[in-house]
Amino acid sequence: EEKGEGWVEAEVVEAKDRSAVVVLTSQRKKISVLPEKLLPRDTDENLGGGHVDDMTKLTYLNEPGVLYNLKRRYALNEIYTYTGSILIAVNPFTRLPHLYNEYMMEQYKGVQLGELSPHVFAVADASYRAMLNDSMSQSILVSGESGAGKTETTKLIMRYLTYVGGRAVLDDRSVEQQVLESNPLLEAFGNAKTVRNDNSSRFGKFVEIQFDKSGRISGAAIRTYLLERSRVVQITDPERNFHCFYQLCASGKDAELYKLGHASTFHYLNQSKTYELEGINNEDEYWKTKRAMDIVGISRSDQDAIFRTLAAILHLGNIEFSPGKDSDSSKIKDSTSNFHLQMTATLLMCDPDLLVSSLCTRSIHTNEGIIIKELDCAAAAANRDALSKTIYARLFDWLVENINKSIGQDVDSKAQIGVLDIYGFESFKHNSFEQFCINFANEKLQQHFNEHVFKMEQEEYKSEKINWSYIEFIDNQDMLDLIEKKPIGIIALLDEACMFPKSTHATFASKMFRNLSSHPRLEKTKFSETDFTISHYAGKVTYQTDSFLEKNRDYIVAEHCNLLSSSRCSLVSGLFSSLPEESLRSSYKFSSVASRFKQQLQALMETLSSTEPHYVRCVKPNSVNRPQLFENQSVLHQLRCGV
Ligand SMILES: Nc1ncnc2c1ncn2[C@@H]1O[C@H](COP(=O)(O)OP(=O)(O)OP(=O)(O)O)[C@@H](O)[C@H]1O
Repeated sequence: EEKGEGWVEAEVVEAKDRSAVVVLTSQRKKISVLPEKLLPRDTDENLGGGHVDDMTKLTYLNEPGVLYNLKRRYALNEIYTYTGSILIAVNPFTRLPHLYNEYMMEQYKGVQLGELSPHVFAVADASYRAMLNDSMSQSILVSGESGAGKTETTKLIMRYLTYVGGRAVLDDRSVEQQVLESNPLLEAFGNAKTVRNDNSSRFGKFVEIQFDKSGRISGAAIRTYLLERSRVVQITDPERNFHCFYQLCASGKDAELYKLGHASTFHYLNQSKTYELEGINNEDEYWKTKRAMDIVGISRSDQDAIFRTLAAILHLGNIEFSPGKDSDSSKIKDSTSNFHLQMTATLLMCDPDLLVSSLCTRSIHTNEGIIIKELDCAAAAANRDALSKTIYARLFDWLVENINKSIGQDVDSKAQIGVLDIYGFESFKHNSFEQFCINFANEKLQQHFNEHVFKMEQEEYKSEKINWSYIEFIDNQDMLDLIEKKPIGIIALLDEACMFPKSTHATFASKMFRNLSSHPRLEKTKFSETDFTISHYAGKVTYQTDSFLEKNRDYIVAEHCNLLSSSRCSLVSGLFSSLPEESLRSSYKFSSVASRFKQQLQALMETLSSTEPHYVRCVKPNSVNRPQLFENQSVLHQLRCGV
C-alpha cells in the first residue's frame, strides 16, 4: 500500500520477521515494507491476459486486485466488469458507439448473464428475462457519485428495454418513444452544469416501466426525488442554472415574445458567467425540448404556458427593491424593476398590484385580526426568491405528473421493471442538508442491499444445509433509527425546531446532542458547537447545521398562493390550488422537506422489496472528466463508499 497511488504492484524478494524487501514493478526499485502492508496478487499468467471480466475469477479478491483489474480493463476500453451479478461501469468519457448500437442489443438478447462480455445490456436483459420467466417485478439500482455515468446508464437500460419490449412497428407517439423522450425533457428542467458534471441531474428518479403479459411495454411511471430548487435563484461560477432557462433565452422568436434578452441580462443567470456548454447549442436544445414535449404529449398551449412561466421567473428575479416610506418597508426600485414587474404579472397573468403587495408585505394573523406587515428590502428580495423557487418546483412536479398522465399507466400490468437513478453517497469538505438527505437515502438503500444479499446467502446455505446463523448480517438499523426514528431522531428534532419560530441551528444542535448523546454513531466535533458527525456505513461525514432549518422548511406563503391561484392562466393557477383550511390561520404553512423525503423513501423501499434487484455501480475514473485517465485514489474512494 502506498499513499499517492493507493496501491502499487511489487514482488517480494526477501521476507524477514518484521519486514519484507520488495521490488516495485514500475520503478525496479527495492524498498523495505511492513508485511501487514502487503497483499497477495494474481500473476498475469493466472489471469490469462492480465485481467478478468468477473472479479470473482480473481484468486486474490482484495482491494488492489479489484483496482488493478479495473485499471487494466479501462486502458483497453473494457469499461464493464462483473463482481458476480453486480455490474461495475467505469465512465469512458468518450462516445463508444460500437458498444451500444442495434447489433449489440440483438447480441445480448436472451443470453445468460456472463456468457458474453460484461455489458449494461446484459443486466437489462437479465431483468427482462427474469420478469418474463418468474412473472416477478424487477428493479435495477444504478448508483455512483456525480458524473460517474448513472443517467447515461439509465438511458441505455431504458433503450434496451424499449428495444426488447417494443412493438415491431414504431410510430412517433408509441409508449416506447414517449418513455425515451421523457429523458431529454426531464433533463432540460432538472439538470444543470455543476463543477463535477456539465449535465448533472439535480433530482433523483425512479422510472417504472410496465409490461403486459406478452412482455410488451404498456405504460410507465416516473417518480422524482428532492429537486435542488435553490439553484433557481442562486448559482456560483462556473455552474449554471437549469438548462431550460438558457434554452429559452436562445430561442429567437419565442424569447422575443417574452421580452427576454441574452441570458447575461438576468440576475438568476448572470451570477455565474457561464452561459454556454462545450459542444452544445442552446437554441438547438430548445427545439429538442419542444420536440420531446410534442412526443411525450404536452399540448402546444401547455408548452406555451410552461415557457411563459419560465420567462416570468427570469423577469421576477430582476425586480429590485429600495427603501419605502418607512425604513423597514420597501418599494419597487426603479423603472427597470417596474418593467420586469409588469412583465412578470403579464406572463403569469395576474394583477400587478397584487404582485407588488405579495412581494413587499406579509399579512400576519393574530387574535385581534389580520395585521399587514411591511417587509424591508432584504426581506422582500428573499420573499421574491422564495416565490421563484416555489413556482419552479411546482412546475417541475407538474411536468412529471403530466408526463405520467400522457404516457399512461397500465393498471393491468403483469410486472414492472424499475430503474433507480439516485445520488450516491456524498462526503465533501462542507456537508449540508442536501448531503444529509442523500446519505440518508444511501443508508436506506444499503439496508435494502444487506437484506437482499443476506436473504440470498441464507437460501444458498439452506440449500447446502449449512447452519447460516454463522453468517454475519451487517445491520444498519441503528443508523436509520438515529436519523428517522420518532419522536427522537434527527429528522423529528429538526422538524420540531422548524416549527418553533425562536429556534436557531444552535438550539437544534444542542437539543440533538442532549437527546442523542449516547448514540454510538453520532459525535460532536471538536471545534464547533453546531456541527455533527455521523459514522455512515461508507465513512464518517461531518455536517454543518447552519442552513438545516431554512432548507428543511418548505412553507408556502399564503400571499404567494393567493396571487398565483388568481392567475388567468389555468396551468399557473392549477399549480396553486387553494390552501387547506387549517393553514389559513398562519401566513406560513410549514411542511418538512426531510419528512416528505423520508415518506418517499419508505414508499420506494416498499416497491423495491417487492422486486428482484439488480445492481449497476458506476465509477468515475478521474475528476477532470477525461478519457483514458484512471486515478487510483479516487476510484479506491468510490469502491470503499460503494453499496
Ligand atoms: N457509457 C458512457 N459512454 C460515453 N460517455 C459516458 C457514458 N457514461 C457517462 N458518460 C459521460 O459522462 C457524463 C456524465 O455522466 P452522467 O450524467 O450519466 O453522470 P451521473 O452519474 O448521472 O451524474 P449526476 O449525479 O451529476 O447526474 C455524460 O454527460 C457523458 O459525457
